[in-house]
Amino acid sequence: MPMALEAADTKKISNDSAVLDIYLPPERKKIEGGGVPHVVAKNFSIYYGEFEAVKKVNADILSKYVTAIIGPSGCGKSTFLRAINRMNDLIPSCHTTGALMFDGEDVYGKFTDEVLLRKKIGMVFQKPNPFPKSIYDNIAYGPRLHGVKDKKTLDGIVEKSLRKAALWDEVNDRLDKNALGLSGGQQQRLCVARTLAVEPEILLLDEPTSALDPKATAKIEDLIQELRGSYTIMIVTHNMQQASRVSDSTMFFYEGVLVEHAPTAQLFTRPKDQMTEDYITGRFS
Ligand SMILES: Nc1ncnc2c1ncn2[C@@H]1O[C@H](COP(=O)(O)OP(=O)(O)OP(=O)(O)O)[C@@H](O)[C@H]1O
Repeated sequence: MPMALEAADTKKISNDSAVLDIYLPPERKKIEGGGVPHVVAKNFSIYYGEFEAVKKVNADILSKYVTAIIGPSGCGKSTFLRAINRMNDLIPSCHTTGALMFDGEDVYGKFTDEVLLRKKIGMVFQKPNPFPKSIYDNIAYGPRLHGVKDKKTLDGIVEKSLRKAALWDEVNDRLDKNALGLSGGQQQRLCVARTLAVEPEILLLDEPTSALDPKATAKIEDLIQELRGSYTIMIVTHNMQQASRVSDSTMFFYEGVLVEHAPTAQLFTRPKDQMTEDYITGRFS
């Protein structure tokens, strides 16, 4: 259990992996080579027209660790997540101010290549959304789009991605079958595999288990633990138990404001902000 925190310590949490590591519970291994700021928000706001849905967020998302985003409905969790790989660009009224950096580059810079950005920062949505194609073609789709044509290479990518997503053993004898024939949980793992096939650095998971039953949810949570350390993972979830099970740090949003960002073990046991405490203890939802 973490020792009592000085106020000054919490200021360092999002910037200093050593501080994060100190508050990792024993069952969560420190990740060698991880913990450097991978995504950095500086006074970053997101607007729909005049409405400021995400307000001047300052945060560092640490590489190879799992960051959960929690908060009541409509507080800006998905808006913030979708901004990271510019999915919000598809909404004409949406614009941003301040800065969002990925690997030290301005995500919203004039010369940012959005296709390349989305290759490096993949996303999995609330509802599994496989293409109405074979399991194989779902996985091969992204690599083909990025120029991989050789059949052997594609075969290798398909197998590797399905193995990483813990799905290979369940589907290797029916790769040519339509992906829509899989169960919901399998479809969601397929979507993770499809994202992994183009070798991203970051996985954005937007309530990835909200449409799944408890068994399928547990498999996705196990998968997140498997992928932890290889990818920077950000997960939006309404489920606080899930946030505390799978994540290393947690961001709590309220009405577009990032109220608190702290190591998960600390945020759920010793929140700094009264609002965080009220939320995690169920005084409002
Ligand atoms: N396309 C849009 N156009 C206008 N306003 C939007 C749009 N999408 C979201 N909003 C508004 O932005 C705010 C933040 O929404 P967002 O979906 O990011 O919240 P959330 O925390 O993810 O909510 P939930 O938990 O219900 O999914 C809300 O007030 C919402 O109504």
